[in-house]
Amino acid sequence: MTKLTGIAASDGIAIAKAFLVEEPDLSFEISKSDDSQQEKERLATAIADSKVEIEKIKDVASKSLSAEEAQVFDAHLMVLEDPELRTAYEQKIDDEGLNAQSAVRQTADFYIDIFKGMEDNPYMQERAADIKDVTDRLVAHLLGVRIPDLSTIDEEVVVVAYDLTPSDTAQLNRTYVKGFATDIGGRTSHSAIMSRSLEIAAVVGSGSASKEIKDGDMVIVDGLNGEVIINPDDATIAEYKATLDAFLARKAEWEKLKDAETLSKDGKKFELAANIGTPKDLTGVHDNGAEAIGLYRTEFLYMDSDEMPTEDEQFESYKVVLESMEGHPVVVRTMDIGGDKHLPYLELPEEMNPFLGYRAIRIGLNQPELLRVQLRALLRASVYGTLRIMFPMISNLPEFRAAKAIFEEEKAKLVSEGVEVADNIQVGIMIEIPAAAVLADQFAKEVDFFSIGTNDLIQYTMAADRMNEHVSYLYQPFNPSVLRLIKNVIDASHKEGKWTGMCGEVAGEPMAAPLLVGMGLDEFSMSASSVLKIRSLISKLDSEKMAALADKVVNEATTSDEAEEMIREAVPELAEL
Ligand SMILES: C=C(OP(=O)(O)O)C(=O)O
Ligand SMILES: [Mg+2]
Repeated sequence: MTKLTGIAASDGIAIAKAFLVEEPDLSFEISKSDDSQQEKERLATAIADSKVEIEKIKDVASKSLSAEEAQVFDAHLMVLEDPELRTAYEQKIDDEGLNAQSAVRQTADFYIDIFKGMEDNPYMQERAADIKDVTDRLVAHLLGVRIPDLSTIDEEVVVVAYDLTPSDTAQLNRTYVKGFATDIGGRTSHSAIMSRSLEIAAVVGSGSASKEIKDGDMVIVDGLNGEVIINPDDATIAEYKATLDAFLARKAEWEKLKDAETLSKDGKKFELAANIGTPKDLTGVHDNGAEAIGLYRTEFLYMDSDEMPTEDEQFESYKVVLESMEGHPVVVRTMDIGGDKHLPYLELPEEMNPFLGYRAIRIGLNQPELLRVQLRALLRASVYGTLRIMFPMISNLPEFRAAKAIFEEEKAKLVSEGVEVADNIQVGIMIEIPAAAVLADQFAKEVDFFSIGTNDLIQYTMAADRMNEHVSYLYQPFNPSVLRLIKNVIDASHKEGKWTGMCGEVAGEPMAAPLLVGMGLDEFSMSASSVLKIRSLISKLDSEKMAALADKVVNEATTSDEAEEMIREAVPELAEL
């Protein structure tokens, strides 16, 4: 039994067999065979086995992805069964005496090079990616190597990987994937955030899970305490089962507040909202009684697709979300690509510091056609609910003014075309760059609202990469510098009669709730799975007492630890969570 310590990324405890995601080693020497008939038979078997696999993936994917997203697997089947490719493989076997894997690899490389070279034809470039995917699978079969495929998991497992990208995480089926453990990553990396939406236990940044855990090992992922236990003994399993039962009992208590308003003990009202990435997350929003959507990360819509979603496709997704919220506010953030979020079809420059680089609104203002399409789709959808639009990564007022001007232009154009748009759309900004937090008083005169993105605000304030587990100790929500910025933003908005929300992960941290209630944060937006826990906690807090506590912490604490200590002492209820 071995215990690894990492970062608790998503509440819950998973006990299951490990499904190890390893980059398969598909390297081999090109070589010949004396028996071309046998090689052709091996090829035929590999094609048949690959077909069964791709069909299975397609079947699973079609349940969780849109029809269009699942179409990629039809393209794969076509490549797999392409008669021209098959003839080319067989000719290499017959004419050059190559073995099957060598014939497949050489043929594939030939076509991939040609298609990749067609730089002005993105369609053919995509076909190169399809050929690579399909022929890698064929080669894996011919070499007897397993290609791990997250979307085909159909038994209870814990996924173990060096890292999971946001698109890997999107494929996880929560019916079977009970938890995951990764070597790298931080609490606010996007796969960690998604694990909370999926409500599966997760530990990230364990350092070595993927090296120490073998496929099929029994594993406990303790997402409450950030521990991974490999091949636990019976007593340990029993202990963790008991912790899990206690956690589930607390959850059942919180569930009673599903339809309740969020009120502090002395009756002050707060709004508890949820963060979503795609319309698929709406189930979690409703199941957990969120009162609004405080952050719709629309980049996941873009990431889920093989090409830039059209205005109509975007309109449909926004409409679904607005309608499903039945008039409750929906804050939609314009595309926040860059950092750890990439689009296969949008080429971005290689950068030394992607989180400080060409990201979010910087792309939107430099390539305004992308922003315009999105704003038009949003404006058209605005009549289906209460829409609020939010621009990400605003660092100075001219950026906000330029983005707002584009919004006004597109609105005017649609109105002149006779398209109906809502006239009560609030337009606000994320506060995630310290420069904007410091000048919140000036921004507050021009924006309709703020939403504090603590994930980035902390990374930029502390100069600590949110993806890097080596500096995760500097992810300090309670560092007095961060707390002062947050208070400054809330106060500045209130002075101008505006409201402030928080959509970074701190909004769902129990330890932060007393301070945020005390500072008068208007809206808390978090992973849906945290809503009921925070609603329950807020109902036990007195807002006046919390205001005094917040003042004390902001003015007197000199370190993050001191601040946490003051909170723990003043709010014994935290120990019960
Ligand atoms: C909510 C935020 O945005 P994201 O996590 O998508 O960068 C944030 O930075 O806090
Ligand atoms: Mg951010």
